[in-house]
Amino acid sequence: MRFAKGHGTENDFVIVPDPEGRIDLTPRRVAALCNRYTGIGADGVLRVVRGEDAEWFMDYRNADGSVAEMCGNGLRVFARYLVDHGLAAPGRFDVATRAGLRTVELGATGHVTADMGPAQVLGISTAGIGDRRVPGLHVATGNPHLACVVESPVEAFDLSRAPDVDAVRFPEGVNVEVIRMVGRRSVEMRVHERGVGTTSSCGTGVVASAVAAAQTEGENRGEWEVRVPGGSLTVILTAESTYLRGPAVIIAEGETCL
Ligand SMILES: N[C@@H](CCC[C@H](N)C(=O)O)C(=O)O
Repeated sequence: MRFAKGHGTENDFVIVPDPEGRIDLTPRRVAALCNRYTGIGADGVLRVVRGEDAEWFMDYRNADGSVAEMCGNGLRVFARYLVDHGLAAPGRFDVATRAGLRTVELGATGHVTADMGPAQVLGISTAGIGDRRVPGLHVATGNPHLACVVESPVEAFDLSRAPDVDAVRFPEGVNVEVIRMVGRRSVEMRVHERGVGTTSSCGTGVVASAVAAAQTEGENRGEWEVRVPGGSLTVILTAESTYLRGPAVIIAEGETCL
């Protein structure tokens, strides 16, 4: 099976080109591909399949084999793969995802911007992280997030295990972010991703973090910097939508017998 490997701020993906949707991508096979010791190693898989509402559908899977509705960094890497392989022209185009159509914009090289759609703020909850319990904002950016704005440096939080969350509010699980303001419209963030664990970045979580930080500051617009362990991303909040901008690269191509 042919594959490529790519990442966006170190949120890394195995890309499986499968235009006609012939590959049997079972949860077990996804987990085998993502295994960092016996597989290629990644936070998730992006299967490139022809779509109905757009030319291409991003079939995203988490590293444990579970299906998620949306992946912001995955979408940007997916778009970079399409352009690098002549499957889409540089500029603006739509990609179909389980969360609906998303528009991406990119050149032949450089950063990729994704229109992530409007974020929904759905209330407040709490997360038990290590021996701490912190309040957070339930934000949906295509998938569920609990974005917790904290006062201490984000490294102080033990995200090695899944945070304890309200299972009634989040019956399908949730991605949990800890966020700290580090400057005007600038935050640092760490994440525990549903179906993956701690990752170096999470695009949908980066957008949720900007939304939560903005709300904390009494704002809801503007350009926000979100620093993650894998780099830095820009989020633009407007009245109509949210935008995620940053690097996305393909770093390898090959064949696997997995
Ligand atoms: N890394 C992603 C989010 C992937 C999905 C998430 N783990 C979930 O289960 O919702 C991103 O960049 O948004």
